[in-house]
Amino acid sequence: MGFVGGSQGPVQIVIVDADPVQRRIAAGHASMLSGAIAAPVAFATRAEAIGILARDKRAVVLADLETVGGAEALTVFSEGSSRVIATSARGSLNTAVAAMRAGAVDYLQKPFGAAALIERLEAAIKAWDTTASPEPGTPAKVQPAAAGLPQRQGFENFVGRSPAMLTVFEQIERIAPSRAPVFITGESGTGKEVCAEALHARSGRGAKPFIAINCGAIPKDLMESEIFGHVRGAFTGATETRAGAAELADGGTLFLDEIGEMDLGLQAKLLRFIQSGTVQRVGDAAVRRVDVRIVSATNRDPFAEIAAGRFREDLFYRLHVLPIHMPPLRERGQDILLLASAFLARYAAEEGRSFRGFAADAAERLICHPWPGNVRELQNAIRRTVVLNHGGEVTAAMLPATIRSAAQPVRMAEVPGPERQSVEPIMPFWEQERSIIESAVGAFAGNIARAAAALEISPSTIYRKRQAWQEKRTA
Ligand SMILES: Nc1ncnc2c1ncn2[C@@H]1O[C@H](COP(=O)(O)OP(=O)(O)OP(=O)(O)O)[C@@H](O)[C@H]1O
Repeated sequence: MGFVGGSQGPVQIVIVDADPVQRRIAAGHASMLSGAIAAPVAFATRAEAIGILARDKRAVVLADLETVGGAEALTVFSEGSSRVIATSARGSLNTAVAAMRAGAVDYLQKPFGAAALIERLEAAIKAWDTTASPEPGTPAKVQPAAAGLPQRQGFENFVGRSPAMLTVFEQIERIAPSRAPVFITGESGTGKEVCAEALHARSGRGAKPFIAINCGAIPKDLMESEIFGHVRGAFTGATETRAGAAELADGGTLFLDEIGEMDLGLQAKLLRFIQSGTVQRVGDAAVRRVDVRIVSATNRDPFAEIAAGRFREDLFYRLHVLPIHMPPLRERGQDILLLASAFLARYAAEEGRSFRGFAADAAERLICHPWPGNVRELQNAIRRTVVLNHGGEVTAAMLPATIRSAAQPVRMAEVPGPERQSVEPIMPFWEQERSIIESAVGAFAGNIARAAAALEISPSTIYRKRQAWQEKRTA
């Protein structure tokens, strides 16, 4: 192995576990470590993990004994300079002793919570740094990360370091300085507005205004005046002259959220504004030149909207110059626990509670939930958990029912035969459907009509399904 004892380069956390849920949980916990730590990597077999160790200088290997084939198999990791922490769900004192004899620096009984894992990983890293001989003048502790993206916990107001989000951060950095329009797609709650704000902050226009307009929330007949302004007396209720969002954003960024909801007539006016760079207040003959960078977003499929005649194709191609897609939360792996911890810290501080992270059962539920409402749903779930509980370690029982009650996923280790390769945690269809619907109802504070509209189903479908689930429970 390549470790040479210096404090150069980030420490690599390597997880070896055949169970995909355990891999994601451990990677999620490990990604909360601060300091010069590379994004954790996880493998289902010992052979794959050995491959990366040969290339890495400093690594802490979290090895599941059932996966690697027992304590004796640890020597392959520990004979080099990596540090090994053994884990087991079936372990006893004897197992722990055997693991230490085989060179492990520590032993952790499963299931383990975030706090326990982080504590053991930190101890392994710290012991390493104090035994390494630092360069003169280099403090013997974990150094802040080099400026590269992979070591960051997030970017602007984003929390996240999954590969999917690192790609988004790189895109934002690259396109932010341009004046060309940006078109952000992604499901509801994935952070499209956070993305627009990050583009603004990195654009060189950061000192000028960022003006956001939600095209879905403003009544159709007020929308034109919201964007372009009006003069006094232009329509009933226009008691004074007002500049619109486009003028207010002069020199900065105009963010048009839910652009797919904009009325077709207004879409034509928006197109004229983009082509001419001038605005005309409602009821005014004068035209004013403005310099704005337009960022639009939608959670609908823009091509389907064009095909259905609800989105002008010419406008779309004007707006869709620099596309960014926000990945759904379920595709961000370890970011789920990173975000959950950030929200836990934020809301615990706000509510004056002391929470100590997530217990293993809670982490597993968070990792397995499909998060149809994405980051917003996670944020709401953690806020509810903090408000309704007193503190300590968050257990699965403290989580909202929709997240807590989903069926236990199928574990890869429990699936026999060749299917093992391709099986990821799977919940029964009705449970997934229930989770999606109940999350939507929760996101709209119990308003079934609004949840149904967002899901594009009828309210009676929700009532009918709820009735069926109720009968299933009482059967
Ligand atoms: N990566 C992230 N890190 C921290 N907070 C986030 C992240 N992504 C989203 N959020 C938070 O989640 C909430 C929803 O984000 P946002 O409003 O940007 O989503 P959206 O995609 O614009 O949603 P919608 O389509 O419903 O308008 C906000 O409170 C935002 O601050």
